Amino acid sequence: MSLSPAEIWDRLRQRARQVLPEQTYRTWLEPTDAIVVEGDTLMVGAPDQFSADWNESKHADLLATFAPVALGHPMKVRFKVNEERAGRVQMDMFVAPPPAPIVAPPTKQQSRISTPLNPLYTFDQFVIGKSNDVAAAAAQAAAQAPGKVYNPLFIYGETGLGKTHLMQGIAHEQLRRNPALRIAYVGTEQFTNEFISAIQTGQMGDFRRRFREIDLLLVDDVQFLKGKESTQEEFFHTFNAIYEAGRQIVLTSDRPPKEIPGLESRLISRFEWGMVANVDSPDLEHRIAILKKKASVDHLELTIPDEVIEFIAQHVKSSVRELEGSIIKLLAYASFKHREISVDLAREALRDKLRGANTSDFPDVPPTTITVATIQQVVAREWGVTPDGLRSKTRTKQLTTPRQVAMYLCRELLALQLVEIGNAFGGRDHSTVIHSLERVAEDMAGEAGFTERVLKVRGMLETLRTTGQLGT
Ligand SMILES: Nc1ncnc2c1ncn2[C@@H]1O[C@H](COP(=O)(O)OP(=O)(O)OP(=O)(O)O)[C@@H](O)[C@H]1O
Repeated sequence: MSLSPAEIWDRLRQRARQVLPEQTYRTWLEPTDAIVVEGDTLMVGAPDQFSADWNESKHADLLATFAPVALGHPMKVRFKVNEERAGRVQMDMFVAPPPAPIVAPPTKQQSRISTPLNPLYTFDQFVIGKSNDVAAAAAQAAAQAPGKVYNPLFIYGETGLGKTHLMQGIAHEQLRRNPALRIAYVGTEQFTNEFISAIQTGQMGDFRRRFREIDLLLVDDVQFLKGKESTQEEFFHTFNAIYEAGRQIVLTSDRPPKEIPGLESRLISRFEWGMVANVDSPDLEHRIAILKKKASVDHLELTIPDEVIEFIAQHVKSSVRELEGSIIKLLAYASFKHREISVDLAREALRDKLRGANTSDFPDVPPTTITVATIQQVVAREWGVTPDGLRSKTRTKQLTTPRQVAMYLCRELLALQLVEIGNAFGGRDHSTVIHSLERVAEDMAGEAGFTERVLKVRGMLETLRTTGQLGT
């Protein structure tokens, strides 16, 4: 009887569920589906690239170790993005796509433009608070009455506070109303580079058409215009052409127009013609609201408890981007450590980010790098054998069990490749290592006493890594 891909995946995944923490299972493996079996490989679809990569690096080999017992034969597992479900937002909320290139104006054949905007930078994903309410209101007004009320809209503020998000929110809203809209979204450096290359290749005509025959111009980081005289000259004419045609211009910068050094006064005055709006750092309540919004969009409300959200919001104050980065780091850390997300875990995971926070929440203890030798020593001590014994060829039960446990912990804590583990344990081959990992996973699923012992050693090593002290 041959199993369908879905049945195979179910068997492997259920075994993984027995050994992985529930939260890890739910975050990474539950939102996946079997796609197809190709030869000896099961292809599994993840909802986005981040989770595909994460599962591939963290869980694919482990899942394969279950195959001989669960299926009766070996089976490799590979992850890729499930195109059918790619629309679903999972980790993408926290991972910005690569910078978008300029949107080309439509050709005769192309009446609809596919924009390279970040799909997550919409108004409904933007959390409004005291620090950004004026800018958000201006952006919404510019989206509703483009070229009329606030033209240009100039949004300034420090890095990671939502300027690009608001700017793209305008584009999304306008595209929603008119999908045929011609939009150019570009960073100032990219504008400069394209300008230089147009001069070099003698294609200024094309360049001008691309930037002037559009309905909405979005330019990020105009502070980089400073000191670039001919780019400023070209930008001035681009601005005028679009402005005079009654079309909307949106600009962002890290400071207000007047404070951009080396910016021509005619540009300064044009940038101030419409609305200059600031985005500032969010206060505590606003930070909590932003984190909750991101967690809910990403279906992580159950995974990240409220007190953890509050803990992060209290300690990460520099920018919204940093808040998002903290969540990514925490999720990754929890998955790697196979632990539930808690305030204690957040304190450990974010220690580096928060080291400068000068708070008693983060006692300054030196972390230690754990190596294979450390794992061998600690395991050997627990089982009353020697590290040399673990590396030897001897296959008595007294040595085999701790050796398998040490291999398992090398995989779990150091994420070593199978071949690296084999080399570190007396040159054992790949299949012996797989068998060892599988054996430990199985015994952990079935024997409470054994599991407790493995987890105790693991806890000691984790304490050593984060505090520099060997926990007991
Ligand atoms: N008020 C907010 N609500 C929801 N998400 C926000 C908010 N402010 C910022 N973000 C998110 O923070 C991240 C950084 O925002 P963004 O890229 O817009 O910052 P920026 O001010 O343009 O930074 P830079 O100057 O470095 O380009 C984005 O993922 C954005 O979605």
